[in-house]
Amino acid sequence: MAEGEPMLRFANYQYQEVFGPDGNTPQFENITIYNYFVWSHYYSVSKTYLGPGQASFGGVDFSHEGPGFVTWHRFHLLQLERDMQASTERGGRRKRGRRGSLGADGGMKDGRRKGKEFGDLRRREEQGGRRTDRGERGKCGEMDMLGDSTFALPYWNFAIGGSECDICTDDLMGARSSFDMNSISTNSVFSQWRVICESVDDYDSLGTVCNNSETSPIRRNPAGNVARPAVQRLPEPKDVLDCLELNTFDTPPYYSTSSESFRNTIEGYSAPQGMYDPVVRSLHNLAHLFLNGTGGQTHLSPNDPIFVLLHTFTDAVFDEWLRRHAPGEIVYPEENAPIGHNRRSNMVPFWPPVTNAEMFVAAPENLGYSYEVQWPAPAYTLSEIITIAVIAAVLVAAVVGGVIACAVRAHSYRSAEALEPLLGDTFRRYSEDERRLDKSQSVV
Ligand SMILES: O=C(O)c1cc2cc(O)c(O)cc2[nH]1
Repeated sequence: MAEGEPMLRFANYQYQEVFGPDGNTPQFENITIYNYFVWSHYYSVSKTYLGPGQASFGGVDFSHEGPGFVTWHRFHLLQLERDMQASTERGGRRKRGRRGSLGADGGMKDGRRKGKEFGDLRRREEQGGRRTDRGERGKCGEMDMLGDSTFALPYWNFAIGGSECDICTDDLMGARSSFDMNSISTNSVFSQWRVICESVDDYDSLGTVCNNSETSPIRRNPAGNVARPAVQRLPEPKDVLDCLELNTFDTPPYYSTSSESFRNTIEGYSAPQGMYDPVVRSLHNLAHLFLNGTGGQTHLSPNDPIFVLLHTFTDAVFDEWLRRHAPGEIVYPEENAPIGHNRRSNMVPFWPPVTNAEMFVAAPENLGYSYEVQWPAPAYTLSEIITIAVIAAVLVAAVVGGVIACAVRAHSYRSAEALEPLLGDTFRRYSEDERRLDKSQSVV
């Protein structure tokens, strides 16, 4: 890349126009790091335009409803994290990042600090960015972001049950506005965080591609979907534990209808114990729908930065599953998964190409980051409960038996003591008789 060219660019055109009017001038635009993050998710789920007068084809989703759900979102986050770490210093060794909690479940201090930096992301970009001096910023390799290769994205443990979004406060991801249930409070840095890729109907019907224009502020109304009570609550801690116990990574048809699939369960189309049920939404999907706004619509959801934290936690569960089950890439389907979701498929639209298999590895050993998560203590199985109950019953019986034995012994001891004065009298009488006898003998 020549000096002066922007670091991050995205294609704003359909295939036919992407090489420009002369067929030799690729049509790219500059974009901020965060908007690129939003755009790549939008692109991965967007329908394929089939031409005027034809309905766009919506049967392809490169990032959801297939085994690639976990690997695609893992790379999506990793790319954001690396872009945020960037500095003008070249050639520095990448250090390990620890992804800490932003919520109330521990690791708070670390996560909060990182969250603040995270909240500064778009502002920092804008200060040195294209809106103020268009074309000046972004020489290749000169993208000065945090300049900290240890920076790690925080996570939000959304599996806390209840109907409170614990990180929706003004010092974290933004409280609810007092004036509008669906907006973020003006005291939050996110209150005027604007959405791109909102005109989804135009993209589908007119064949335009999301062009990076920012429109309305993000909307969020946690637990506010009164028409759908089932998504007014967050997942429970036990849901995560149940999901982690599933042994099989994915099952045919490797889709949102898969049963007994870890992937479909963490994605949230199955009950947490693994059974597919068309009306169920759990874990990741439930957390999205709970947010009830920008973060609940697939083509828009990363516009709400809470998306990042929801997905780091989803990725933490995936990493814990990899650690517990140590599966090897062999369990990742090689074929018969939806397009883009097979083991060796490149994940769309990332460039340079990266395959699903490359992200199907334990993060601490292979990808340079790890999670600080306190997983809830595992629940006992029925047979464990029965064993514990039997042992407890035997112990109780032994203790009760022991107590009864002691009581009986004490009782017989007391009874014996009660007899003792009689014996004492007898003994006294005999000894007095003996003494009297002795005296009479001595007189004699
Ligand atoms: O309806 C769902 O299950 C649903 C909504 C939603 C939004 C989103 O951004 C996702 O990534 C997934 C998702 N699922």
